[in-house]
Amino acid sequence: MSTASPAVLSQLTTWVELGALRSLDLALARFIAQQLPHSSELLLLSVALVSERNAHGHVCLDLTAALAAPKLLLSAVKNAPDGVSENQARDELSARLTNLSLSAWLAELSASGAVETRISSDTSDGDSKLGDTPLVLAGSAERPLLYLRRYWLYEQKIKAALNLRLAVHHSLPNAPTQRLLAALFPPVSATVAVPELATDWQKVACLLAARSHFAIITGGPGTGKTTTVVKLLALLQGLRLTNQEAPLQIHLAAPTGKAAARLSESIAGSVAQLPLPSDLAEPLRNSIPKEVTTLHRLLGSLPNTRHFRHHATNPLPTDLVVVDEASMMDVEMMAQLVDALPGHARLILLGDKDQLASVEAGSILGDLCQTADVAHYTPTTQDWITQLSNESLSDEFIDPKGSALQQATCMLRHSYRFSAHPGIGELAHQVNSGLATPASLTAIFDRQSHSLHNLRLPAASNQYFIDLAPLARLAVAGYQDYLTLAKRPPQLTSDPDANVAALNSWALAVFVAHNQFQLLTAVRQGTFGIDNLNQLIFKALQKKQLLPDGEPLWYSGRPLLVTRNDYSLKLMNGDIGICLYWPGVGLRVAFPDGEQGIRWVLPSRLQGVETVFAMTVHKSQGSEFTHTALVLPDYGNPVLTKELIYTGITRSKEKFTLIHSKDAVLQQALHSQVKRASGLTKVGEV
Ligand SMILES: Nc1ncnc2c1ncn2[C@@H]1O[C@H](COP(=O)(O)OP(=O)(O)OP(=O)(O)O)[C@@H](O)[C@H]1O
Repeated sequence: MSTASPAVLSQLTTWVELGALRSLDLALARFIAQQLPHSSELLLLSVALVSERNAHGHVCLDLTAALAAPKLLLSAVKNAPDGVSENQARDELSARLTNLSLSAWLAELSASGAVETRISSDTSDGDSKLGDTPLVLAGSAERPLLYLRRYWLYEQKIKAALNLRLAVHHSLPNAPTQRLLAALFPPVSATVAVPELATDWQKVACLLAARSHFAIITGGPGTGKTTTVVKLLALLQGLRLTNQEAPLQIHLAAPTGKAAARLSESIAGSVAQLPLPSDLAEPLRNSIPKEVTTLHRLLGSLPNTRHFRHHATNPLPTDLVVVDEASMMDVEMMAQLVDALPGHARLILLGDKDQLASVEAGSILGDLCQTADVAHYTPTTQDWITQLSNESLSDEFIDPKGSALQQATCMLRHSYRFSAHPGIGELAHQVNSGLATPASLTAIFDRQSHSLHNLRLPAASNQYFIDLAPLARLAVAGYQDYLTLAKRPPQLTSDPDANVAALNSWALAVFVAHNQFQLLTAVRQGTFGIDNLNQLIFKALQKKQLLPDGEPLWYSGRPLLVTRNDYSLKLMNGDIGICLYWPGVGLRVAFPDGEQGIRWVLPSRLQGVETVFAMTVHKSQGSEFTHTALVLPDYGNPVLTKELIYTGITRSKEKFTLIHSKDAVLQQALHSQVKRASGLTKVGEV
């Protein structure tokens, strides 16, 4: 292609105007053009595309995939319902890439002073000759990957840290391990009736993670990840105590405050119920931490920078870090975490590999768990498991060529939560399989009608729009109980202590009622976006006299989602609060404090919050509601994927409603999979 001219930059500018590219992507291309005036058009285009891919969660630009399907690039920045703007940009990009061969693209990138070529090599073996070009071309000759250097360095750091840890095996002494395992996993006669429990995967996970310096325990909702990790910690601390060694310094963390609070609650419950050998019970219970912190707090976030207090030269004072909800961890956070871990510290990731990945670039858990379904344990691993636990693994899980990562990964396969509500489990499983169709889902909805419901939105009378009235009715039915309670504050007396207690227990009851229902949506903008749905539901609730008249910003009953961590108020991104009226005093916002108490905040002190009658599926990660309703838009959108639908379904504890109007859109979502480009696939392979 020709030397850089304004042509490509003006085309990129048009794409920004069309909403297909961010200003940032254009700015980066302009910056490179200024720094390297002889940059070719193709190089500048590539820069903008890598940056655009990062915005959509990809760590890099997969050149082969880009040439094979150029129309999958330039996903909308704005959700244009008619899709016109995005399509124009995509058509123009396709035209530019049509006659380009992979070898020509590679040659032009490699010849540029902006790109360092590292195809089929990485620095995880300690190569220190790093360049300083803004871009790095890595991956393999068949699948070259173009990175912004920052992201490539993150991946290198992660690969190096995980490979080092995967090379370490802790030896577990036979007799003490068997004694502790026997106590932690007492025989349960009923389990033999459940076919997938022919193997106790929780026990296998416990053993594999106990010997590994890096391990992953993955599984769907309610498969016992928390239960298992608590038993794992008991096993590890039990072995230390038996050996008269000091207990391990353990830290528990999660990517969001909400997830950390939930894990704290369930860890405390699990530790209390742990079956333990009587001679070790008390010290063992005390040696397991119950407090879970956010990763930002653990690493010590420094105001106004991306850096943390803890890093390679000031590592965390820890022997073991457990990260829950690891599917929400992005590549930058993972790199910062492994950087801050001292070499002797173990790392354990917990999470559901099938959930939506983080909003930021990277899908660490998904990448590392690509083969978790089939396991690939070597015969040596199998023999070791059987020797210590008597658990046998069926042949389908055995592979003599299994990698080190595969020996350190365990997938839990039975949901204890959904045994009482099999419909949700069945639907989630079907969606996850990638084989679901609108018809196959309908069959499940019909069969499991007590827990599953499909609400079809009809066309409005003018035929051009969709009638949202049934959605509004469902939301009113879902929210009316908590709003009715919110309208009934306790009578306040002259006793301030009694008043606080009464207000707190009222707010707790409002939260219990609020947790009964949540409407989830796939998109942020347009008719099915947050603002429009919030407005629609607000008006429907006003009509029922459940909310005050007018257009107040603050009102009793307003449900709020915290969208930014606020450490001074101890509020975390993802926390949910409800605005309530203290009789004779005024409005205050209640937040559960995670310990069955309430923290009250003046509305004027809240900065990053939004109304949450409707919540995006992304924001709902780490939360659960008795009844969840997921609404899909009536137009296709790249965010609609099976992972999104799976995540929406699995937020439900007892009941799930799918709201949609067009089977074609549902079909598109069921067959689209989040495939994020990354180079994090060869971890643990020799
Ligand atoms: N082996 C088991 N036998 C019986 N009940 C179990 C077993 N393992 C877990 N449970 C129960 O199943 C429920 C879910 O367990 P747990 O919270 O550990 O799962 P999880 O995978 O961490 O869930 P989440 O989806 O919240 O991450 C809990 O009530 C727990 O007590």
